Amino acid sequence: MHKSISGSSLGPDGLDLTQSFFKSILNAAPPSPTKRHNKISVIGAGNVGMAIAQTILTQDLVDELVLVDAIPDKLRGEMLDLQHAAAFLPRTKIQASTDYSVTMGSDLCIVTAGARQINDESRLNLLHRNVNLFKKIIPPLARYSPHCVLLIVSNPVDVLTYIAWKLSGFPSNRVIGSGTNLDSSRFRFLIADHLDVNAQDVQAYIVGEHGDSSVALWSSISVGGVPVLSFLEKQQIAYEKEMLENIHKEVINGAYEVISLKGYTSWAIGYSVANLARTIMRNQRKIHPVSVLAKGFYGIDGGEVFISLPAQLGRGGVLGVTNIHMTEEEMKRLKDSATTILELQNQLGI
Ligand SMILES: NC(=O)C1=CN([C@@H]2O[C@H](COP(=O)(O)OP(=O)(O)OC[C@H]3O[C@@H](n4cnc5c(N)ncnc54)[C@H](O)[C@@H]3O)[C@@H](O)[C@H]2O)C=CC1
Ligand SMILES: CC(=O)C(=O)O
Repeated sequence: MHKSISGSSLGPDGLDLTQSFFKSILNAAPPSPTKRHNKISVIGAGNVGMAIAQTILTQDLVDELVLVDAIPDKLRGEMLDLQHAAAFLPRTKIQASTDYSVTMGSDLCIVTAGARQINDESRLNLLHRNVNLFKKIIPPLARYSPHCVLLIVSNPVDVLTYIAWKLSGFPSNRVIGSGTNLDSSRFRFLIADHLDVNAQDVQAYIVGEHGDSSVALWSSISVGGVPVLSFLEKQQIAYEKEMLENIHKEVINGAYEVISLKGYTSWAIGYSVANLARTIMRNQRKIHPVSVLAKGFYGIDGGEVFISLPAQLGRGGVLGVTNIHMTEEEMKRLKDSATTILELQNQLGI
């Protein structure tokens, strides 16, 4: 007996032992032709890809989870390690290959492959290395899963989402960057910590670039339906603009701090992306701050740029962009953030 790369058991004549073992049951009850086979592929089995994969597995989201990486031994090791947890997880077929044909028919392809930051390096510094990688990754993904939603995580995520859109030829609603879904979670954690409430009760968005020029939408923050700024005023709790700026700075520095301490970030992005995958696969129509084609929204009209805005997501990808209230200053910062990304994009000449 030997194992295929996906780990299923083959007999000496290449007979699939699983098939013959269950023959009578399969004959008695053929699977319903209408049953949908849900499939997610994760490209890049590094720190981030594996955190996403393991969080997705715990959520019972898919029938099949596929891993793709360029390093065969590491890839097979990661696949086996996850398969060995089968007794504790919802049933999911886990496959892995360096060949993109394994991703065929995916509903959602999540791209995490690529270089990551070292110490104080900016995300934007990774651009040229990761653009070259995307030229190899996106075309086969689009070919094997022409109807999938592409969810980009590799950095700099906003520009790479634009590149993925161009390389895939997909409509813009099916190309999304994980964007500031993670920054907004860091923001909600810090606000919750300050007010001693549950982060899930904090509605707060960071928009714009996933990175140094991100914008905190203070004017629309609410906790349990109570607008935070007017709540603080009513309680006669003095707050300084500087204090708010400091919380935002903590959000921006969050990734740098974790990277300087443990070398990379993984758990929060794993939960953040699995949360997006859940909304998309279950067609939940929830609103997430993610990187979308922003041209035409909030006065952003200087070119085709992907930056994070609160967007409603579902099975078809982006269903709409919400009309959230912004002050003039917030709007100006958002436009400046879009300009930062556009200038970088223009240097690429794509
Ligand atoms: N958008 C976000 O919020 C976040 C983005 N990231 C980004 O995610 C990316 C991955 O980070 P880590 O997982 O920590 O890095 P890592 O170095 O642990 O993993 C990268 C993986 O990509 C693989 N890879 C390289 N070339 C490939 C190719 N042609 N095809 C398939 N796989 C290939 C490598 O073999 C490696 O396993 C980085 O760009 C990082 O900056 C990280 C955290 C948060
Ligand atoms: C690395 C990165 O982009 C983050 O953790 O926010």
